[in-house]
Amino acid sequence: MESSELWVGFVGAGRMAGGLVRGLLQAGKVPASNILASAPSDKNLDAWSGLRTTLNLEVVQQEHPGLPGHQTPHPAAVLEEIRPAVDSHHIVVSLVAGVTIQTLQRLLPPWTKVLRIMPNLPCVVQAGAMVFSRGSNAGDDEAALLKSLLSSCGLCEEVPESYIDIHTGLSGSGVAYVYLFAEALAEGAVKMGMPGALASRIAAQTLLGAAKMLLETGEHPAKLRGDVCTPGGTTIYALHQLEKGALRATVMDAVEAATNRACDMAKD
Ligand SMILES: NC(=O)C1=CN([C@@H]2O[C@H](COP(=O)(O)OP(=O)(O)OC[C@H]3O[C@@H](n4cnc5c(N)ncnc54)[C@H](O)[C@@H]3O)[C@@H](O)[C@H]2O)C=CC1
Ligand SMILES: O=C(O)[C@@H]1CCC=N1
Repeated sequence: MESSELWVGFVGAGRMAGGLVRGLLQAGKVPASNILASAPSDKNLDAWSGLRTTLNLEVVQQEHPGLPGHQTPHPAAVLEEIRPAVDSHHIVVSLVAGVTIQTLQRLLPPWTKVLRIMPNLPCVVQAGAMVFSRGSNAGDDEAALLKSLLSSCGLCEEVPESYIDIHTGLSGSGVAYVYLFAEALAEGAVKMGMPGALASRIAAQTLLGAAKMLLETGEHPAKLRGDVCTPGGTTIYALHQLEKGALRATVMDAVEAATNRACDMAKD
């Protein structure tokens, strides 16, 4: 499908939808004129200036085939609202944490093509990490279309649905743990006398460089960590402190807590 024929609608104009839109626009995947978003009131739509914004139902009632992306904290109410307008041209994509494909399919007409994704916020800078799974009516064409769109916002892989909550704990939420770590790194440097802005920039570049090496070398992180440790040098003294603070176990607990919360949200 030509990008000019594709319409992308977001039910809910929040931060994650905004992130995906910025990624898609930067990659030139969809023209701004074909993007539509809705919100319960105008007050949330300021950040969407230049894009068309409207009411929930209208996002789905556009005349062209579309790809409504659905993202809101109230999935059942919203799905009930848009249900009458969903037709066989639509591909309904949910990015709501914890809401299963089974729930989406139950709340939409039985033939609806449903895809479930879990993105993360770095989609804004086209460095996101995303996974998706397909519902029973979504075929290879729908999966390929979604993958081609999302790949413009970063890494995108199809996975069994059971991995989606885990990805939420690892990466959807994981971005926040990394920011916390970046903040802590910079604050350590500030404590030792470096100006905050410089410390923040260096912390960010340190994370970027470490992540790039991890991806590009394909090495296990333990190997790369070992390469930094000069015997008797600075790093091993610092790592000893981090181990005493149980950094590794705490981060594992964090991933587990977020994954379990995503599973629990399916029952809310
Ligand atoms: N923020 C993130 O990094 C990520 C968020 N998500 C998912 O994205 C969804 C939204 O999260 P955020 O963007 O963080 O929240 P947000 O609070 O920025 O956005 C939610 C948006 O939904 C709108 N909304 C609420 N009720 C609505 C309704 N009845 N009809 C239409 N719009 C309605 C709100 O006005 C708001 O703009 C959640 O389901 C979350 O699980 C997924 C991955 C990452
Ligand atoms: O905090 C949340 O629930 C959402 C899902 C992943 C990131 N933000």
